[in-house]
Amino acid sequence: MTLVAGIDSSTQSCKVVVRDAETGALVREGRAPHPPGTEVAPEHWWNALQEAIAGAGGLDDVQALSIGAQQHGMVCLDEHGEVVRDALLWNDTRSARAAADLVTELGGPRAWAEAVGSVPVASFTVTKLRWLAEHEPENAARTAAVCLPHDWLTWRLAGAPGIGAITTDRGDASGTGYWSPATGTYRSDLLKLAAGNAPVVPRVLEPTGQAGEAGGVRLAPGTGDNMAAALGVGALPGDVVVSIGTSGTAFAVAETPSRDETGAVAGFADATGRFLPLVCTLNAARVLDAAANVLGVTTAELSDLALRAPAGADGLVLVPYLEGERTPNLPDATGSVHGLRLDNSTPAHFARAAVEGMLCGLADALDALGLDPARVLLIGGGARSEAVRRIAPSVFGRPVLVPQPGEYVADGAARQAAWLLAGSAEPPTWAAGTAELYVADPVPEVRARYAEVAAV
Ligand SMILES: Nc1ncnc2c1ncn2[C@@H]1O[C@H](COP(=O)(O)OP(=O)(O)O)[C@@H](O)[C@H]1O
Ligand SMILES: O=C(CO)[C@@H](O)[C@H](O)COP(=O)(O)O
Repeated sequence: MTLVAGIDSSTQSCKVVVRDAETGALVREGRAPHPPGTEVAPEHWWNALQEAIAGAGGLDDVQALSIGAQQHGMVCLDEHGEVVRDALLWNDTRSARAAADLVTELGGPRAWAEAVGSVPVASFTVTKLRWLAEHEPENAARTAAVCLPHDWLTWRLAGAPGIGAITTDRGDASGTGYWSPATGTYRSDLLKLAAGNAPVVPRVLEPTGQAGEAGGVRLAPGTGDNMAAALGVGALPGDVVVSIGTSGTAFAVAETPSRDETGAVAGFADATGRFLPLVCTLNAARVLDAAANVLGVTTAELSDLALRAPAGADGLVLVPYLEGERTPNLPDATGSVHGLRLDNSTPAHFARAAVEGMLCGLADALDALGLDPARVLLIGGGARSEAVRRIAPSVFGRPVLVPQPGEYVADGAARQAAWLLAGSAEPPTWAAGTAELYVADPVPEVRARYAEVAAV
């Protein structure tokens, strides 16, 4: 049996799956946590990766591997390849002002959408580089190369062979704000606009390119975690995938590049040579964690409580901007609770309001894509919640297909590694797992009430 490994180095943890390259059957897996915070020393990702690989029984019998990782994070390296400062992650909002300035300087949102398919907000690497130039000029001056989490981890696995050897892929490059999915080229003018100079950026590999080798294991290009999830879940044109991880995302596989000058839809590339229009919220699974924490219950108990309260929680609404928000672009917003009365002051009502509030943000994301999807697939840690699975169709106003719980980012990376071995035109076909369809009557009042209070 030929084995491949897929890695998901996401915000909260690192997961490794080892799969049969031909059938996709799961052979073994491992995981390790990442530290909290929006600013993280990349060495922690490296250590978590080693721990997760060890937990998955090592890589001695693996032929190829690939890394899917959280998008956008700014990893700055000096001329010797040493990390200059802790990485600023996708959910770090300190560069919101820099984002607004950059949008103005290029001539407005339309100019950015035309240049790189996306209007940058604080998540995008390009805005973090501007923040660095303005606030830490010494670190900016030491930055000889800038790359993303998956680029850095892949390069470390290859033995860190000099900053000129760093590679990336189309999917992750499309989240920088200085690479155009439509033309497949860097916009070094935008890199320079943001950073004031032009640090080395990774070479962008084709979907089946090889990033190097680690002890005899071939390294596939890797990609951003959402692009890997699209591959892992086997998303087809016409599907929308909604992922409830640390971030909430709604995305679709597309044949042509997109550009949305409202800034809601990021016009990303995918890991197969196609495109991945995507809407991202900052507040998803951790809204449930926070609500469970407030109530002093587990996430399973939170789910039970939420299902005990009526739809709409008798007027109680939770607006979940606990980390600020990216879509809508409200980096300084905070969460809020509306409509609290004696009769809805119960743990069940609060739990329901938390689930509904988080899902309303995702319903807006889904709508912003402007598609009428054939299927909506729900994945990510938050989709393990029964309350989320049962309430989602009523908030989204359409049935929701929930693939069996799994590590779809790591699975997609594993499929990418198998693709490298196969050298075929399209990724190898792996048997789809089972999925359960959740259907519920739409309750539009829930979103209407949310829209009223979220806009205040
Ligand atoms: N049964 C569950 N109910 C609600 N939330 C859950 C459940 N299982 C996991 N989660 C949450 O999912 C999140 C992790 O999801 P994951 O997709 O792995 O995130 P990421 O990829 O961003 O690290 C955590 O916040 C965790 O608490
Ligand atoms: O910024 C985005 C997408 O643009 C996020 O989706 C990150 O890629 C983090 O993903 P998770 O850790 O939540 O999976």
